[in-house]
Amino acid sequence: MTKHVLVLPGDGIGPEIVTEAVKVLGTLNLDIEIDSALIGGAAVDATGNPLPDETLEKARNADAILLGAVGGPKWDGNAMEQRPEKGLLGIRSQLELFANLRPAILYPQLAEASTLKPEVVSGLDILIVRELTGGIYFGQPRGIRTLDNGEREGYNTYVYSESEIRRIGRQAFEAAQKRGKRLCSIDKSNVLEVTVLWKEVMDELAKEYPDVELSHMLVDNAAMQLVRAPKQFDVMVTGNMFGDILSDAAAMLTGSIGMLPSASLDENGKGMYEPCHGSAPDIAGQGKANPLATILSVAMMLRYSLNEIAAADRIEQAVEKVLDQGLRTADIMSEGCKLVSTEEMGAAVVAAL
Ligand SMILES: NC(=O)c1ccc[n+]([C@@H]2O[C@H](COP(=O)([O-])OP(=O)(O)OC[C@H]3O[C@@H](n4cnc5c(N)ncnc54)[C@H](O)[C@@H]3O)[C@@H](O)[C@H]2O)c1
Ligand SMILES: CC(C)[C@H](C(=O)O)[C@@H](O)C(=O)O
Ligand SMILES: [Mg+2]
Repeated sequence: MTKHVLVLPGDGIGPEIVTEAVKVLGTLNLDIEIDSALIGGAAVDATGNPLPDETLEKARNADAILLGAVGGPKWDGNAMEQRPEKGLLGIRSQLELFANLRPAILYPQLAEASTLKPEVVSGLDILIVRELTGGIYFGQPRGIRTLDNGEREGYNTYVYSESEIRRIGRQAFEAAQKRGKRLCSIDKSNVLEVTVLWKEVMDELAKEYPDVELSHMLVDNAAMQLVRAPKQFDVMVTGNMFGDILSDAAAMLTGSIGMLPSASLDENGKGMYEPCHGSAPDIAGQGKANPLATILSVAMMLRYSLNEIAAADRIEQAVEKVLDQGLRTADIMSEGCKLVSTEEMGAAVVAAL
């Protein structure tokens, strides 16, 4: 049966990297129909809304979604509701894509591109499971208000219900069961009640997964441990904001944020797939962006939502092959390698397939 993939290129480098990822998808000769729609700043410019109804409707009807990136300085002064990022948060929330899987894997060919010493990162393979539709990103009340003394005050609410914690916890325990059977839950339970509850729920869940070893770590220490000795981690589970920050830090261990794919899944495995990085306005339109995070996101899409495991494996092997060939975009360039553009990197993956 034909599967339907909705492509949301977005802003900045989004369209450039998505173009290459779509070429890769098209090379596989699968029964997939591709449609596209507007999101983010591109949608604000065209419709005034970062998540037009038509985009949401198409996303609901698709079997999977591939997103580039949203945002950029052009829209930074917009009111919150008209910021490109609202489109991204809106689609995640509307589709209940609560489970964000961010694997940080160091390809051996990129050992030199990592910011850490080879012995600290060689063989690195960790999975960050980030809660994506709750926490301080979505808590109410929120806003900027004027106090009686005339001073303004900004406020957000960090809130998680037990059921929200439980459903992301289950995803993380199940992921750990399929991997190294170790799960580290990251919190700030020395200060924030919401994460005291987080920790309690993770401990309750641990009883249902006796084959997984659960540990807890405070988020500040976790940030330090990630850059000190990242291989101590197998699966990490954490809330929306901590996961956002820790996954960018983990990205550099793999050489570049341009290498980190992600899957955002709902309860039934429907998903949106996107690189972890943003729209990179500083390099947009210059052919410098690394498309591999987006191409690897396509592999995750084939694996998690489209049940095309062999095709997913093929993409990952093709990426290894182009790295073996010494092809590098600027962000992962090292001595003796060949510098290539976004388009050349995409073409090389297609050729390797
Ligand atoms: N998922 C998303 O759509 C997403 C994620 C993060 C940030 N953003 C948005 O993107 C805009 C820019 O944010 P930022 O600059 O803080 O983060 P960013 O991730 O866009 O860029 C950070 C740095 O990493 C580099 N970089 C990112 N992706 C790269 C790639 N594929 N290849 C090579 N280099 C790459 C950039 O050039 C930049 O120097 C903001 O509007 C932000 O809100 C969107
Ligand atoms: C653009 C922004 C809303 C987004 C987030 O914070 O979730 C991004 O940083 C990400 O990591 O996907
Ligand atoms: Mg982020």
